[in-house]
Amino acid sequence: MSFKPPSDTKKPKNVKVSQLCELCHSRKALIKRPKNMQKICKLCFFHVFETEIHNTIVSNSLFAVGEKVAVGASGGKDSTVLAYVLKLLNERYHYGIDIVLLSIDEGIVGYRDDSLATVKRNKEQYQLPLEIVSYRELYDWTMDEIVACAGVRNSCTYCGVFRRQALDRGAAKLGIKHVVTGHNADDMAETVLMNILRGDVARLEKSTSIITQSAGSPVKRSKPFKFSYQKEIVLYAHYKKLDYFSTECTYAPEAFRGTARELMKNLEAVRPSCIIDIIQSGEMLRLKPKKVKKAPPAQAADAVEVRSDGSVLLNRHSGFIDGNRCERCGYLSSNKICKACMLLEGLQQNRAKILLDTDSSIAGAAKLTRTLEKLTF
Ligand SMILES: Nc1ncnc2c1ncn2[C@@H]1O[C@H](COP(=O)(O)OP(=O)(O)OP(=O)(O)O)[C@@H](O)[C@H]1O
Repeated sequence: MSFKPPSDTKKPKNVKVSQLCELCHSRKALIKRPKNMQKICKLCFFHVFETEIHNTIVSNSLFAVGEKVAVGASGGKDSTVLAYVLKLLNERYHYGIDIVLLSIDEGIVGYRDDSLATVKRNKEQYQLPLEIVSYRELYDWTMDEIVACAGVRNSCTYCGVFRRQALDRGAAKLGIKHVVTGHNADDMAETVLMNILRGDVARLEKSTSIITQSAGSPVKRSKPFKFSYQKEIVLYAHYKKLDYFSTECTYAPEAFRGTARELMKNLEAVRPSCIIDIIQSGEMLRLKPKKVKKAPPAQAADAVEVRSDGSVLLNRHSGFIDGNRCERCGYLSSNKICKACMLLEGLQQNRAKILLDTDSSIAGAAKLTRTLEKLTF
């Protein structure tokens, strides 16, 4: 689809030709596009940004008429812009989808409570229904409690696994089979780089997919911002004066992702197109077909293994069963016990360990701190 600059009859006076928008050649350029350094006006920026997202949606057939779609709404810039643009494009191009905001309350005081207040305002501003699902109601733990028990080091692992499942469960509760998230081109390029740097070929193959669906889950995920640059999303939110929450999560970001992010930013500074180039390189990589593994001996079937991320693998040879239900929580899982329940089992064991140890000579917070320091995950 070719780009048509929005028409405007007013031409600015006293503006040199070199200062005019490179797309419409009639208004003054205000923005240097981070994606290609083109100097354009505000109206052309809005139009080109929205049109690229529309083209991504159409060329990947992301939506079907009559489909109910949940926007994973965190209150941050990406998902706020996503909710706004999706509503606008749905009306402009008649996608015929029903949009709902779906928020997960991880239970992080001073962070998620404030960002959820933003989503509640967005609900009114965009006139979209909102559903909030909390870790407390699903898992009986909040992220603050998890960090107090397991430390901050693995917090992203817990949060990632629980949030993925919570979004699925929230969508299922609403009868929705499609969740869109605000993951953007920078996030995707960063993930490709990270997987290359740590040789994680299994994840590398999936990291550039615009649509993903876990085995056993009825809910698919998609990323309409696959080709949208982080800097352009921020510019769009700024010029459209959108109401979003901009504080970073209280708990440290995943260390290695932080390193990959830094590397990406440095590369982008030298060559802005490298974000798209890395995504395209990731798409071209094809893996060799996997070898089929032999079945393990029967006596090893009930072994319990505590993994480095704190989860407990209750039955390491449980097999991969599609459309199966988790034996613990009953939610759909491709394994006998879902990943969230494995992590919960590890947390329960450590909570029990802390409670058992509280009788001895050292008392109070110091005792708890020592116990926490001794725990290994
Ligand atoms: N608590 C949440 N509730 C609902 N969806 C979420 C939540 N946290 C993250 N998401 C979804 O996952 C996407 C990626 O989240 P992540 O925290 O990795 O990135 P982000 O760049 O900070 O996103 P955002 O700016 O939207 O907060 C978000 O854009 C959003 O769609």
